[in-house]
Amino acid sequence: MIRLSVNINKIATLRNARGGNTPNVVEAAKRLESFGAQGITVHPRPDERHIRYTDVRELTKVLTTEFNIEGNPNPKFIDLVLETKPAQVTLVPDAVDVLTSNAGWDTVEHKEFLKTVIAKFKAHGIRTSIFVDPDVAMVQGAAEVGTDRIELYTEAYAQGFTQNKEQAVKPYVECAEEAKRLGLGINAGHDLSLDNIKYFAEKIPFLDEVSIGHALISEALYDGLEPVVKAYLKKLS
Ligand SMILES: CC(=O)[C@@H](O)[C@H](O)COP(=O)(O)O
Ligand SMILES: NCC(=O)COP(=O)(O)O
Repeated sequence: MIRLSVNINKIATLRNARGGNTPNVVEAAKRLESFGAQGITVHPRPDERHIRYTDVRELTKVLTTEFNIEGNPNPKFIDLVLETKPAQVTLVPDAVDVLTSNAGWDTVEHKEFLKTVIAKFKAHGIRTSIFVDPDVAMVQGAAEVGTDRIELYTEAYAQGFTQNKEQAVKPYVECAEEAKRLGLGINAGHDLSLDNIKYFAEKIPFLDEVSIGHALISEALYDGLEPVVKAYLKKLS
């Protein structure tokens, strides 16, 4: 079974647009869990433009499913993860000013750094995952730094899917096969959606987990607009 972890960054983005606490990210996370989500993912960024460090602390107190914290392991992030002890930490090499994640780790160039950080998290019982491009050498490098899992960065798959899905998924299947051979767990995420997820899961059925946020929250808006508009009309009739 491939587990679904819902990334709630976008719920925080909406909340932050008004300055209050609507929508409430803790309430949304609890509802997602009650609807069957098997995990909650957050990606606090240094500018806290969506998920804030305080959200992470509040979520830790109430979540009953797998909590996955993603981010660039700068000292502040490392302290937050060690304090909140999620089930999983996913290391993403984000520059501070990026709009969203746009690259995986160079696991060869950053080998010593990754080894140190991963050992630190693992010593505290936190499962580790490293965000990587679909490049076999990067998967092999990930195995060498001692991570438990990799997360395949799926933006290129999502972009290629509409043109040529066989070609788009091919490097991911190769990397997943290599990761499996090396004994790594395999997660995937970024721009996965209701349109492209089924084919990806069929081609890599031994995936452990996908984390999905942007498309899932957008799809929830489309699907939720009808009942909510009808509820308002009923109140006004
Ligand atoms: C690592 C990854 O692909 C996701 O965490 C994605 O970057 C979401 O982050 P934003 O919500 O900030 O776009
Ligand atoms: N790790 C990927 C993630 O959490 C969600 O990415 P996206 O669905 O918001 O692109």
